Amino acid sequence: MLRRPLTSGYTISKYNTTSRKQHLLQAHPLHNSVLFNNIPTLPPDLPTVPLETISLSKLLARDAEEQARVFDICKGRGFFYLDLAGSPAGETILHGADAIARAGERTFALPLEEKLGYIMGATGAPGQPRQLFGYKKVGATVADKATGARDTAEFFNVAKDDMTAPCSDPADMPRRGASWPAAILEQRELFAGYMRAAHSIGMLILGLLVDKLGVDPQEIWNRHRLEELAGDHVRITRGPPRDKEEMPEIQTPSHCDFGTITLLMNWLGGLQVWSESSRSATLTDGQPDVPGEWLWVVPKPGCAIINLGDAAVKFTNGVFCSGRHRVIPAPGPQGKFPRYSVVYFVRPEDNVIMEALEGAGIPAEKKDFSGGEAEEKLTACEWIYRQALNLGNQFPDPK
Ligand SMILES: O=C(O)CCC(=O)C(=O)O
Ligand SMILES: [Fe+2]
Repeated sequence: MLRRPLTSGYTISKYNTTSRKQHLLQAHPLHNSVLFNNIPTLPPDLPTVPLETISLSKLLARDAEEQARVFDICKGRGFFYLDLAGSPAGETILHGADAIARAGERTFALPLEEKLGYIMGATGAPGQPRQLFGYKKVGATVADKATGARDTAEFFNVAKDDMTAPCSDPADMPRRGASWPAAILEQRELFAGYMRAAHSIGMLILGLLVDKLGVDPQEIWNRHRLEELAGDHVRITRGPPRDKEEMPEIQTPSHCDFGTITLLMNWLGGLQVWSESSRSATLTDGQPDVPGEWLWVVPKPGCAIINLGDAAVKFTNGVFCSGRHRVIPAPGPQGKFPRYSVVYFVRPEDNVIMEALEGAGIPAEKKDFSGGEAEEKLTACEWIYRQALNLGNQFPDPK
């Protein structure tokens, strides 16, 4: 049975028009899926963050007032809702996120042994930075150094390069040396369309942001060409239902995203942002570097959540901010459901040198975002790998 998702009036049957896809979806009935059922409301007394809502349609129409609002937000917290209504790219995200979450649901339902066959970071040459694609099992990272508690969510990172590569035979496809589960491969067109839309939205926002700093938007677009190899991926995350009401049970530990800009779709509460902007792009202990408190981000129907990552801080020498955030299960009745999110991470191309752009609005003096170490000129590939190691990720020996 195909049910109506929460984010819009779209149904799966409208999105997937071919009978073959219909058959595939029906062959894998989804049980206990919260995505397509009525979601209970969050408790009313939670400390929430009042994020602003920006209209994608207005940004596409180059609305000056809307552009100015995005600029101000990105100099501050670096997090906002993006209303996706009224444009093809926005509709692709709104509709595609539900279908991608379903592909994730089928993937996570595989036996653990099979999922470990796709383990994240297993591909790559010895001594070279690993590609962060594939499966991360529950508990792979320490979420709380004081107690040793581990993270409780699993996720699957699906590489943009493999899904959007111009070839139809999956055997020609793995530009990234990774292989993909059937539930993902069968939906390659869905992933490709979603990735192109998310990437284009990222480019629209980054272009207008750097333009306001006196940088030709082409400078940022040339560092993020869709057809070039990059760490871009869709991440599908599944967090389990809350076990104990009084425990935080960290699904995704405190972090700032590594890349340039992130487009996030989620359905249940659980995401929290640190109340104060964090100015440090790289934190070795992964904890907030300014006093504050965790505030809940309430999912807003019809909207994505956009946030900047550390690469945007680096490119602008600290003018823009990457917001610190984490995920714990929602309190109250929402916490009884598994929690899914679908994220697109825009990352600089692998070979881009991570250094500040030049522009009237970008301070020229060198700033050290690496916690006191001498500033090295690293490629994006190496830089992101180091960020991942700093967050406590461990990787298996390369295959
Ligand atoms: O699941 C969410 O809502 C956020 C996930 C996240 O922050 C991440 O994967 O980087
Ligand atoms: Fe994140």
